[in-house]
Amino acid sequence: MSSTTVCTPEAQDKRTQVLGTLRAMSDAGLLRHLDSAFAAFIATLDPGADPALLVATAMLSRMEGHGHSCLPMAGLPATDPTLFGWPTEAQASVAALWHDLPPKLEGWLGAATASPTAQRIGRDPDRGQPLVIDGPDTAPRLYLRRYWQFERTVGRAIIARCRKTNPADEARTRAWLDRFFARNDGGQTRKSPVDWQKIACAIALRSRLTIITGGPGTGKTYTAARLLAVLLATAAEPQRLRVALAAPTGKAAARLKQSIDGSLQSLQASIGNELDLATLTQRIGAARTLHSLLGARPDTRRFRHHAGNPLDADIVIVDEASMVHLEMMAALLEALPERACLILLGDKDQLASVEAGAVLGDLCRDAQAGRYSAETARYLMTTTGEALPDAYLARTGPSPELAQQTVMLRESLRFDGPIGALALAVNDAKDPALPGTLLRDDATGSLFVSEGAAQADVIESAVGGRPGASASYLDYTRALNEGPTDGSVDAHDAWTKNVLQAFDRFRLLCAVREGDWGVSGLNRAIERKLESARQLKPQGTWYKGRPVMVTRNDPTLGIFNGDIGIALPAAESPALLRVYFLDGERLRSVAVSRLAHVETAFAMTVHKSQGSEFEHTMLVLSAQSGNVLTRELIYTGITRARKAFSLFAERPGLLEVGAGSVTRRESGLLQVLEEAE
Ligand SMILES: Nc1ncnc2c1ncn2[C@@H]1O[C@H](COP(=O)(O)OP(=O)(O)OP(=O)(O)O)[C@@H](O)[C@H]1O
Repeated sequence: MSSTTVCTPEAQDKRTQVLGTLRAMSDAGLLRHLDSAFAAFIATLDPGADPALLVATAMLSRMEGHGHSCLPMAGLPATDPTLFGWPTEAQASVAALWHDLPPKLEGWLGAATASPTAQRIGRDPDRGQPLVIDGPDTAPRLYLRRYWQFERTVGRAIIARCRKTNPADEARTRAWLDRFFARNDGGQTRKSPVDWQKIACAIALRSRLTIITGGPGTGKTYTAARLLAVLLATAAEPQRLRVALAAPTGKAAARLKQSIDGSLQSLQASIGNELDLATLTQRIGAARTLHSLLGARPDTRRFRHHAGNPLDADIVIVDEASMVHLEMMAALLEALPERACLILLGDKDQLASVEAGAVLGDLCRDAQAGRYSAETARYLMTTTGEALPDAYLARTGPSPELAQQTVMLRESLRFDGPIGALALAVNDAKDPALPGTLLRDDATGSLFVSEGAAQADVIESAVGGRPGASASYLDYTRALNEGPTDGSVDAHDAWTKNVLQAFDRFRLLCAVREGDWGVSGLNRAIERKLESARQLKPQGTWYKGRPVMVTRNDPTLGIFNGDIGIALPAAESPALLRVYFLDGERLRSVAVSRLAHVETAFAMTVHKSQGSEFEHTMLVLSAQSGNVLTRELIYTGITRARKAFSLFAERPGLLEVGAGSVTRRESGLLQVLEEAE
């Protein structure tokens, strides 16, 4: 660390005062206790630290808690409380804290760079300082070292992989792609002039990283399955091809495997014996959570697989990549063998993970525009016969390397009815009134809206369904109360699957956790309602039929954050309750006594619902949603619905407020990518 800063008695007083104010803000709920404690920690490391650095440090910690990977220091001189997501009532505390702090960026930057606790990139040597300042003097970014490191790891690995080309036999590739992507495949008539799925496959065949983004039902997994078939057809040693499938949650992993298997099966039927896709399907094995793929270990953040012990795979396909946070993406990229191809599938418009980083969103910066180079256009013409429309070419300006490996699928084949139209209206936000109009005017029964509703209305629909959408929690309680047909293990398995599948037909999604319109209030209210309807007997913590969501990874038990199961009498000893989970067609169970980190899961947050779909999805917007209510949240909620979507808003206007509010995650990943290019 560089020289220690000078400490005058006045400066000491000011420091003490600032630390006291930060603590008081934590007590008032404006900061986490961790945020003020981190500032105090920096003050102990550097007793001469400028008060501005201590405030910046607390803000950085708070930003990280809100999913940002860094703090853009240019925002610090402005005492605008909304910058840090505080309510306007916080104005007085913020003004008191900022009193006497530097009015200009130079003052804040000077305070930070003077401290031995911060490394200014390009100037100071790395001495393991806890803080890092990167970026130009006009727009510096303050980081916790680990997040700075993750960003660099991800940015550099991404560009390095884009640069590593796989020698492709273009004529052979063309022959197979023409077979797998016939013009009128599977009876579907494409509206788009370009076959983006075919293009995505060709792009993925030429390099070691590909990003395929698109809304629900645009064929991301369909494309990935065809890609696997072409790889098998063109590999030098097809029998040795090692494929790993993964997703951030168990549910998403199971869906990926099911969908890939289904696609490979129908492809096998259409091409006959020329390729042995059945053996490939068997060899691929189960899809895993990223935690399990990388080898999560109890009590440590380090994985079993890393650069020194890479994954044993040639192709790694990761679905629901929007949920992969910065730290996980860094770990995944580090654990990939150099020769392996990584295929990231995801919807860039969905909510990012709760943890820091919006990696897929950042990586997909050019997905909509394309920005393809003349060489990419040539390669695609040769390998697919598809001519990229001019609008997607980088006619002026550079054609970024990552953009050449990114493809956006633009046509939904499963999701083009009223729900798809609603999701699109929310996402492209051209007409703020359109989502409300679509909801109110829907005549098909797919959509429903109630604004200014009471909690009782929500519960009524959740338990009894609504006209046009019968799926509700009654489906699962009926299945539950039917019980197994006899005492055999087979009958128990069949019953358990039936209960779990019935529960999965419907879900209540919330924007917030607390309050009558949050997860906790609605969970309690639904339990009470099902009890009074004599459908459940919720006695004690554990009861027959209690649906739960796992809230912490437990690699030893093989359960992961977000997994959903239901407590049921054990097959072999009905007096004991076990929680049963369903992965595709496979049942697993864990004794309730071993599950410490779970919560009741009638209602769940939209965040936790990612990677799942339900026949009927009900989105509940609380008037107390604050800045959680965003376009990404509403879009993600809507796109969880397969056949019916219902919106209950505590008061009118919440839909419009949310749809008009776009999440901005601060990150330096794009700068790292630009520097690496
Ligand atoms: N080119 C195509 N021709 C025929 N059917 C297709 C085509 N592309 C996709 N489909 C079908 O459309 C449906 C949706 O495709 P898929 O599940 O691959 O979409 P997805 O983008 O992965 O969706 P999600 O985001 O929900 O996982 C599937 O039933 C798939 O078989």
